[in-house]
Amino acid sequence: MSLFKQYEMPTNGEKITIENGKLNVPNNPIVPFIEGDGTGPDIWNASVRVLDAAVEKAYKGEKKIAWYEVFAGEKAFNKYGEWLPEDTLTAIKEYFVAIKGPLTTPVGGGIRSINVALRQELDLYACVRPVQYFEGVPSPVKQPELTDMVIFRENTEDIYAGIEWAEGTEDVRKLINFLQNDMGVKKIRFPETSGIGIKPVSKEGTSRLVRAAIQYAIDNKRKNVTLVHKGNIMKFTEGAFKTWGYELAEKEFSDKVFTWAQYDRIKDEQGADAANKAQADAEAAGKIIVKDVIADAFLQQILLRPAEYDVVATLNLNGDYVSDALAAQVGGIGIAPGANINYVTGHAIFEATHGTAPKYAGLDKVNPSSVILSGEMMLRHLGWTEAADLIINSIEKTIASKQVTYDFARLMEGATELKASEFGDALIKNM
Ligand SMILES: NC(=O)C1=CN([C@@H]2O[C@H](COP(=O)(O)OP(=O)(O)OC[C@H]3O[C@@H](n4cnc5c(N)ncnc54)[C@H](OP(=O)(O)O)[C@@H]3O)[C@@H](O)[C@H]2O)C=CC1
Ligand SMILES: O=C(O)CCC(=O)C(=O)O
Ligand SMILES: [Mg+2]
Repeated sequence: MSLFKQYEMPTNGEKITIENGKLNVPNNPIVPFIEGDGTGPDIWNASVRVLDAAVEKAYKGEKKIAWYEVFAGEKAFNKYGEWLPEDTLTAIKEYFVAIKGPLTTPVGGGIRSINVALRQELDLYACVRPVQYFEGVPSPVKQPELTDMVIFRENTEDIYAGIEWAEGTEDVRKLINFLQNDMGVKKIRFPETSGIGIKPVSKEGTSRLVRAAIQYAIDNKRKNVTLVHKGNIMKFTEGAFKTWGYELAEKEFSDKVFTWAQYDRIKDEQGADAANKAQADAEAAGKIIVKDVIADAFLQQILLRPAEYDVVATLNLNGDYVSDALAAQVGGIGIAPGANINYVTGHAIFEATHGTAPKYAGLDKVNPSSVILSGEMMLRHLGWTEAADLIINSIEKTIASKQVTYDFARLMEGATELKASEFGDALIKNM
């Protein structure tokens, strides 16, 4: 019997399964993909060839991904009259690991983000966005190689939960009346003409995100985890994120971390010298330093002292801003990959940091590296590290030979500008 209401079942491949929290990956796993809107099809066409070529080269035909197209966004709407068909969610739940191109979200009205909906519906609570520099990529900073961070952005809460009411509606009037009359709120500056958005941030949501960030730091021998928040202003959401983050770190990783909350307690009780010594001892013992910084200061710190930051754990909106800002330091969102992961259920969707770049749609022009590197993360997640390594090596080699897409070519001397598909060809040739 079919799993799906509208889609045909995949005709090739086997299911990935999960056992004791570990993925069981067959040699021909079914992997659902969403092509994406705007530049999505151009990017996907280049990317899928590169991913297949890396797997073929690494495993000589022994392993091969059985791609299975599922639909979301404009293509889904045109085909099924729905922006996010239930079958797409069913497929990703069933097959565990998926990859997607960017999807359009209108500003100020219309449908809510399908990208955000996918993360919420599948509870993919960690948006993991590594920021690394490839030699030769044009960058606006003097030492781009000092930027080497992995962002863990909370993906299911915060102002992104989509709890908001438009100005002038009956609902917003009801809410404002409730806030003013029942809750004693006196600070809505223009109550007659306000829209209202609500920002839920929970202890559970914070804990699982910070847990994932610290575990990643341990597994990948990183030196520190920074909690980025605006807790001085939003005390019970962003401030609580910081408090709960430190609590989690000390409770669950007591022998592996040293936190700035511990530092402050030692300083209060025994003075600054003792606190500095405790931190130095912890560093010498290879413990991960868990620290925090207020979000606006963080945005200047990443330009001035990027080497001091390693793994970053932050809330949804901060993570969105920080990931594009950090991407710029290493060449832009054209080369910034990502993954949306639930570390408990094993579900994951890999996707670029950038959007649909609509002005370039259909021109075969934009940089496919973000989706290719998201695919590289996916291969590593599947345990296919040899194929993933081939992609990294080939990107390094291709950029070093100055064969790049328009975004890099316009900033490099002596570069050959390639189309998206040609850049894919060059990566395959250089593998
Ligand atoms: N996860 C997702 O699917 C996301 C979807 N979106 C959606 O995408 C749509 C467009 O958003 P917008 O704000 O314009 O942001 P985009 O990321 O789509 O594009 C902004 C600019 O970034 C550069 N850029 C983006 N992608 C690439 C690429 N692959 N290669 C090279 N340069 C690139 C281009 O800069 P330049 O013009 O200077 O060359 C482009 O004009 C919106 O509907 C938005 O909601 C946005 C972000 C994420
Ligand atoms: O969903 C969208 O349209 C934008 C999402 C976004 O900017 C992001 O995930 O980085
Ligand atoms: Mg974004």
